[in-house]
Amino acid sequence: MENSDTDRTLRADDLTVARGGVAVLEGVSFVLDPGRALVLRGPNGSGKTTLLRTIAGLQPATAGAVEGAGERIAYAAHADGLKSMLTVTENLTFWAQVFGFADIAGAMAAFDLLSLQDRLAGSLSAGQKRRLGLARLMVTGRPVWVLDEPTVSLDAASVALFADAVRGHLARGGSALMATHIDLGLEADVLDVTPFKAKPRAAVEDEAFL
Ligand SMILES: Nc1ncnc2c1ncn2[C@@H]1O[C@H](COP(=O)(O)OP(=O)(O)OP(=O)(O)O)[C@@H](O)[C@H]1O
Repeated sequence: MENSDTDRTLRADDLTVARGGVAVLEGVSFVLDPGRALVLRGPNGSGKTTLLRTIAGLQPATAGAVEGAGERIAYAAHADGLKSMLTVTENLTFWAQVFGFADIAGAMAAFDLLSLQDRLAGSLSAGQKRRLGLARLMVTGRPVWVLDEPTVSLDAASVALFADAVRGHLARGGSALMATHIDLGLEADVLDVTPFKAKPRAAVEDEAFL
C-alpha cells in the first residue's frame, strides 16, 4: 500500500476549522498511526463534524495543516449516500469499482448483508442502510477511515459487527478517526475537542487594536 509506517501516519498540525465562516476549533493537533484508533469527544456543536470534514478534505482548514490524508481517506458521514434504486450488491459493487477494489464478499459478510443482497437500498431500514454505508468503507481499500457517528441507527448486534470491522481494519494496518458517543470496546486514544473551542471572532479582532 504505502512505503513505510511514517508515510501512513495521519497528522493534524495546529488546525483551525470553521463552519459558515465562523471558526469553531483552533489549535488542534494530533497524530494517528497505522493500527490505531482515535475517538473524538465533545458536546453537541463542539466541532467534531467540522474537524472530520476538514480532515476528509470536504472543506479547507482556515489555518494549520493536514498530512497523510487525501486519497488515503474513506469518509462515512451522517448521510448514508446510497443509491436507492440499486440493490445492496449493486451498491457495493459500484463503490468497489469506483475505488478499484474487487472483493465485496468480505464486506457483505462483515456487515451481515448476505440476506439483503438483492434488496433495493432504498427499501432498507435505517439500521440496514447504515450497515450498507459502513460496509462501503471495506471496499474502498483505503487505510484511514474517518467516521462521523458511525453507530447511529445501529442495534447492539450491529454495533458489535461494526466494532469487529474496525478491529480487523486496525489489525491489517489501517487506522480510524471517529466521532462517537458510545464505547465500542476498542483500544483507542481519545481527543476531547472541548479545550480547542475557538475564541469569538470579536475578541480576536480586538487584539489587533492592542
Ligand atoms: N452549515 C453550517 N453553517 C453554520 N454553522 C454551522 C453549520 N453546520 C454546523 N454549524 C455550527 O458549527 C458548530 C460545530 O458543529 P459540528 O457539527 O461540527 O459539531 P459536532 O461536535 O459534530 O456536534 P454534534 O455532536 O451535535 O454532531 C455548531 O455551533 C454548529 O451549529
